[in-house]
Amino acid sequence: MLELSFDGRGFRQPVLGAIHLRIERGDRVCLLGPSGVGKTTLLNILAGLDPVVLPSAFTQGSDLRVGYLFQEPRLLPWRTLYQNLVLVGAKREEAARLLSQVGLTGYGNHYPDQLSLGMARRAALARCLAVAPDLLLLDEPFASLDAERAGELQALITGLLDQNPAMAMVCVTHDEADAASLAAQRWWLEGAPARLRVEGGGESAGRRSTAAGPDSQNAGPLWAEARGGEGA
Ligand SMILES: Nc1ncnc2c1ncn2[C@@H]1O[C@H](COP(=O)(O)OP(=O)(O)OP(=O)(O)O)[C@@H](O)[C@H]1O
Repeated sequence: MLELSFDGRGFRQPVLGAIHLRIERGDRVCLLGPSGVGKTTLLNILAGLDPVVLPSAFTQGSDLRVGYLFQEPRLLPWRTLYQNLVLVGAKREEAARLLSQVGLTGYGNHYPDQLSLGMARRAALARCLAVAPDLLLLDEPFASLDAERAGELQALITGLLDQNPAMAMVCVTHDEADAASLAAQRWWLEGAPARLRVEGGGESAGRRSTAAGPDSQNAGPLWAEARGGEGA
């Protein structure tokens, strides 16, 4: 579904090293790594938002529909929730259905600053779903929520993933328990510049993705298995 290769990404210093990765339909991946290693940078690249990593880096999937739940909800504060959803293409009835799907029935005429952080994040999730994404990107969706709200959001996301089996997901988290409950696969970003290491998943999980730098010794077993399966 998506295949991406680039030689690296830095700002003042190199952040990401050379990365090659592939995502298939229905893949569920959690992206882990220390603070500042480059997780959000990689999500931005996957979303096609990075001005340095050009569309030509995508050998496959540059035209996918992407839903991106940013760390901050980034709803337009001068628009109601309905208007925020309509702005990305939802019809009014569809917007109401999406809000109800994320537990915000009756909040369509509210403005984002009338919501708690957890509610705003759910509204932003509804906006992601409004584009019927092929790929859902989640950047630390449970950060700054209390345990109860985080648990609710996790259950909501798990339900949405179950309802949309073809939708792929990459979720940044610092929490291994979240990773275990959401995704069959883990991608670890490590080092400076960071390299991607894959752990878990594979065909046995019914979903597959691969990731590695040019030196495949840095890669986990899945990469070796997937390459072997392709006759590489
Ligand atoms: N637009 C930018 N301009 C300058 N430096 C940036 C920019 N975006 C990211 N960086 C730097 O790149 C590095 C990686 O940042 P990134 O946000 O991708 O890390 P992260 O792994 O998502 O961190 P965290 O877990 O703390 O959110 C950091 O050192 C950050 O300061």
